[in-house]
Amino acid sequence: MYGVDDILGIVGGYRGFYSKNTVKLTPKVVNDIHKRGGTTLLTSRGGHDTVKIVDSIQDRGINQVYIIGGDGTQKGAALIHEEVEKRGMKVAVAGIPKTIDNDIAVIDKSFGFDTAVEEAQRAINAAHVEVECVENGVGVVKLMGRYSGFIAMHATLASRDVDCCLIPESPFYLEGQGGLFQFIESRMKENGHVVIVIAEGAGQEFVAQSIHDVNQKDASGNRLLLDVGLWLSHKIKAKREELYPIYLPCDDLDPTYMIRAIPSNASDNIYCTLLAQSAVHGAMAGYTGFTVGPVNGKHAYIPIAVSNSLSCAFAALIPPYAKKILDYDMGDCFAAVNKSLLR
Ligand SMILES: Nc1ncnc2c1ncn2[C@@H]1O[C@H](COP(=O)(O)OP(=O)(O)O)[C@@H](O)[C@H]1O
Ligand SMILES: O=P(O)(O)OC[C@H]1O[C@](O)(COP(=O)(O)O)[C@@H](O)[C@@H]1O
Repeated sequence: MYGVDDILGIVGGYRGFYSKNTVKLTPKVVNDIHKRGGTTLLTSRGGHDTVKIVDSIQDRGINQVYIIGGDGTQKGAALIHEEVEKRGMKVAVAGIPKTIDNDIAVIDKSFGFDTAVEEAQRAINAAHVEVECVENGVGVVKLMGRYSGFIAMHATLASRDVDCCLIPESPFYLEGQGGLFQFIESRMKENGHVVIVIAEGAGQEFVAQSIHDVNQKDASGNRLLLDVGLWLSHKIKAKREELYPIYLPCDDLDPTYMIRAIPSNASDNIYCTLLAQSAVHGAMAGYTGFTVGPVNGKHAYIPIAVSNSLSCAFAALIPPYAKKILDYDMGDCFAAVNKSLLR
């Protein structure tokens, strides 16, 4: 449509700008990548060096950069945009929100989230079948979500087989009045089995007390998590041996990489196409420094800085399954993006 023949793929995330060769992306090369899981361009953690990245953009004569990823990636994109502006380069920088965690605050939903929730439901279903087949069965399913419980909460709401969902946004405790053990006991009396979903970032402070330092970080600066699913299963097993005279199995299911590895589903495929086309139309129209995505159901160009400035948490109470940021005023957004016009 725009007559562009020269499209480069940067291999291996941000560090690929300065440490790897690029690959030429043609219609033939990308023809069926939406049918495969993973990423053909490879991904990495860490490696964001703004100066080296922008040097590489300059040296290669790139004039539009499309940056695909989650909240960390969008923060990196904002820095690239700033550096590009500082150097007075005619380069459009566009962010495309892709993360199964759905933790980019301003947009309604990120690409990959629907697929993850759908697959997570399958894991919950498996746990439910298991616990129904034994006496007093407790199933623990650990799902992704380092700082946010969107996948856990949406999979729980969709499956309707879950008795308790634990997310990082909402602290919990085990013992005493209102504790998890008391809840398990009451559900057990009622139902004869219990399914618990726990987001990987929940209860980290408890696991840290029994294992090691909770403050270790990965190369991207994300908190390194301890295995809360395993910890919770052990705790429940120990408690149940105390409560019941016979040993009862407690299953611990961790479907993390099953979920991450599957190809995107139909709704994510359509959504991805829309995001990609919006980003290209935006850059071709002369905008820069924006992230694309739906806000309150309307597709929008959002200044990258705005998309990064809001913290994102699952609002557990009002309304029950919405993000915190639903009343964002898009008028301000458009004004800020317009100021970034290249020509
Ligand atoms: N605050 C930041 N500033 C610049 N780059 C960042 C920042 N946070 C993360 N990044 C970079 O973004 C990339 C992806 O971040 P990561 O947190 O691993 O994944 P995600 O984009 O899914 O959140 C990494 O290369 C990381 O170094
Ligand atoms: O095993 P790794 O590489 O540390 O990745 C785990 C993290 O990746 C995630 O699955 C997020 O992935 P994306 O942001 O790439 O969609 C988190 O839920 C999880 O904390």
